Amino acid sequence: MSSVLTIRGGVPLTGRVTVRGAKNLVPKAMVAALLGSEPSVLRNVPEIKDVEVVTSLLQLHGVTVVKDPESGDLTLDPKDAKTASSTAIDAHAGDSRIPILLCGPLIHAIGEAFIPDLGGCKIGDRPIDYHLNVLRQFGAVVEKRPGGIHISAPNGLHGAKISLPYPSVGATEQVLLSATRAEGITELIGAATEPEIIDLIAVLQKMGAIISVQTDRTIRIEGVKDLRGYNHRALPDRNESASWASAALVTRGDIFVEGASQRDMMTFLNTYRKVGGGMDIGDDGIRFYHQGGKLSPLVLETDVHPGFMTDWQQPLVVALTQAEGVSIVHETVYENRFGFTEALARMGANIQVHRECLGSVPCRFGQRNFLHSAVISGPTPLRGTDIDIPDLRGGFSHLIAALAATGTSRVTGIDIINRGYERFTEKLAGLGADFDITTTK
Ligand SMILES: CC(=O)N[C@H]1[C@@H](OP(=O)(O)OP(=O)(O)OC[C@H]2O[C@@H](n3ccc(=O)[nH]c3=O)[C@H](O)[C@@H]2O)O[C@H](CO)[C@@H](O)[C@@H]1O
Ligand SMILES: C=C(OP(=O)(O)O)C(=O)O
Repeated sequence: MSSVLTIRGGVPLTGRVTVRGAKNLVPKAMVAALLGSEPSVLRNVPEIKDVEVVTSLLQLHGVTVVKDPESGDLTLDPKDAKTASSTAIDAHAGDSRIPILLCGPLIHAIGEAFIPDLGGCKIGDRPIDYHLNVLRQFGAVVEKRPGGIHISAPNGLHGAKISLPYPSVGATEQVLLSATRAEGITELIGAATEPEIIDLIAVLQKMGAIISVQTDRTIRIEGVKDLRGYNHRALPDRNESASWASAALVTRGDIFVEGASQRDMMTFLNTYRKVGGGMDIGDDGIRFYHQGGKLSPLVLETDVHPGFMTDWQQPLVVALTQAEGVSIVHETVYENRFGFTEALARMGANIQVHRECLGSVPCRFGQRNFLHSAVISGPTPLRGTDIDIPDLRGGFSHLIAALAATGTSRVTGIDIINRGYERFTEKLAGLGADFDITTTK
């Protein structure tokens, strides 16, 4: 089945949306439940595709996953964990990036892991070399098999001194999920410290893990033999919150994002204010709105936390097409995250992408053939067009551009958006967007 959105643009998005648990934490907390000797309860779980994929993978491995029909809370019981058939696991090849994080927990639970080829957004090569190196340093044996990789640890996992070449979110989580029940002490140097990682550490601490985070990107984990279950409310999705904030600016609207958390979004909020966006920060959420005047251009570089998150970049670029003057955006996390600007250019935006590093943050992509800097001149009116969605955030960016544009846009590939935005068409309808959906077999 595939769905097509026909969007009639030009309506400011106005109203309220609720944001629940973070896509970049919830599936990982679900994986952590495998490390416990008793059931865990995860609250504030959104209905998104990555949660479905991980539910299915855990169930294939014998974990009972029960969803409360009213609250949506998940109870995950790992007591009957078992090896799954590789054909069944294969069916999830290309669905998500989470399966690689099952390695450590599956080795602890059942002694081995078969991991299907990963999916996730195509915004660069996205290798898994750091993950495999980390696992080898813990004593795991990694073998390439058709459709995926097999991991075992004939002598168990042992703590190690590990240094990451780049503060990778996934590789840091790989270390955390492998080290908590490994024998001995692990020291991780060059760790990522995104809020979702700190929330995963909170989950593991509830389970009985001993983990300390130093201010110099060093994380120390003292391995323990057994872990309990946890009861945890997932932190809210700061990336979805930032997306709705950009939607308010792009469509000249006014959106209260219930659940948006100031503490996890400080860098985004500073940038939003510099562009000229309005915000009222409350205890239960943040109101984001267009203040009616001109938007200001920006010079911006994406970076690891506490820098400007790469997942915020694409929706904000759409807002910068409406700013008065020239903005420069240097993407330093992924080498190929500007492909979505091609559709914006067809809609009338003035965006040039460059191979050079147009910024001051040292970047791994500089002397190579990657179009990873963008120069955006505005304001340019946007007009509706046909768009095929390329990835999650690029897709959301296309939606908000189409919602702001004059005329009609026909948008295909919208199922990708369900990976990270819960019930997004219901939310858009609630904000007054003018669109139809047709679904074909
Ligand atoms: C499910 C999830 O949480 N996804 C997030 C996670 O992705 P993910 O965990 O995949 O991103 P990483 O932080 O690992 O990737 C950062 C950079 O490191 C490189 N790298 C990573 C691993 C590796 O083994 N080798 C390697 O070279 C990547 O290609 C990329 O250039 O963090 C990203 C950076 O905040 C976010 O954009 C994603 O939304
Ligand atoms: C890049 C993203 O996700 P993933 O790592 O799941 O592909 C994202 O959420 O923008």
